Amino acid sequence: MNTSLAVRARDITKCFGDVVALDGIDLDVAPGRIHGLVGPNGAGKTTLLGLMLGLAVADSGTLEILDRPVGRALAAPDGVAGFVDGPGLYPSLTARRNLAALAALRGRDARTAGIDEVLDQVGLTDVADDRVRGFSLGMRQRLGLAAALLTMPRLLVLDEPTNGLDPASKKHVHRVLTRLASGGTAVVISSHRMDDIEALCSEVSILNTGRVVFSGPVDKLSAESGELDYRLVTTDAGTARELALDISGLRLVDEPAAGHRATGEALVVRAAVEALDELVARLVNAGVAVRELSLVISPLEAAFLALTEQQKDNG
Ligand SMILES: Nc1ncnc2c1ncn2[C@@H]1O[C@H](COP(=O)(O)OP(=O)(O)OP(=O)(O)O)[C@@H](O)[C@H]1O
Repeated sequence: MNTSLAVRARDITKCFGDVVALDGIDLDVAPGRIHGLVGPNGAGKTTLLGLMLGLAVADSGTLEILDRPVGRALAAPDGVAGFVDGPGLYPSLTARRNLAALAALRGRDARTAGIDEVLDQVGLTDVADDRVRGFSLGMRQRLGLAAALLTMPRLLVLDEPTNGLDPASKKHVHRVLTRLASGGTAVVISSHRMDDIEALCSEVSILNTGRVVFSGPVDKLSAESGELDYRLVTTDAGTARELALDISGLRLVDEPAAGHRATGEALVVRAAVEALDELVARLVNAGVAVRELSLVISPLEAAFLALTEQQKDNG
């Protein structure tokens, strides 16, 4: 048995009738890592997270959670907490009473269960005694996270945890998850927000139609992404366009109509970094200033689109 992984999945399959939700999934997540799961709608992310939480069992393959094989029983493995499809909460109870009920279910005394601490960690102290019925989606998400933290998990599994969060709350949640991971907890999250994944995760798995099409460090994905789209604003877009057309390995994307020579307009160029460097050097030589140079989409998003589109093309 492997002793150093929080999640070890091998050749996992899961079908719902004729629908193959997971089709031979391998996944490793080490303790202390924040692992992102991304993929188009229906890729199988929630199904996979549900297996880790013991909400369903795989049809075949092996799943070890915190070094223990997951059996056929529908129960969260010891040391695992989290939620899919939103946290399960009692709307008629206050935030504090929800957490007390959870503590009681686990046989713990509400006075010593650390309820105030987790409410503080997720920034809900001020509304601790308000009924959950009146909570916004973001507040519910944070209370769900507090409930998970209360169990001091060694594996935290969250389906779109930053859904519905405003930017400040999102930062708050990011801090909580990062702190948890630095204490050795493995965190697996799904998200449709690439910026969230990039901000939080050191590693990512891209799922498409129930298969893992990439799994590894986010940096590796960036390094492998090759050509990317850059938005370029210069003091002379016409000259910039002419220079760009002359560089091999660089092309204009959505080139404006011929003869349209505008100053100060943005161009979008697709290039590997070497060709982009060449363009910038030529612009400087020609006396054209670069006012802005930015990625149109991040390397993660580009890889996500490339890998998932590729699969679509291959049928
Ligand atoms: N309980 C179920 N009964 C029938 N089909 C299901 C069930 N759960 C999931 N599926 C199907 O399995 C596939 C994977 O769904 P899943 O919810 O895991 O995808 P997802 O990647 O989480 O999608 P999303 O990004 O939309 O949340 C989909 O085709 C879905 O319709």
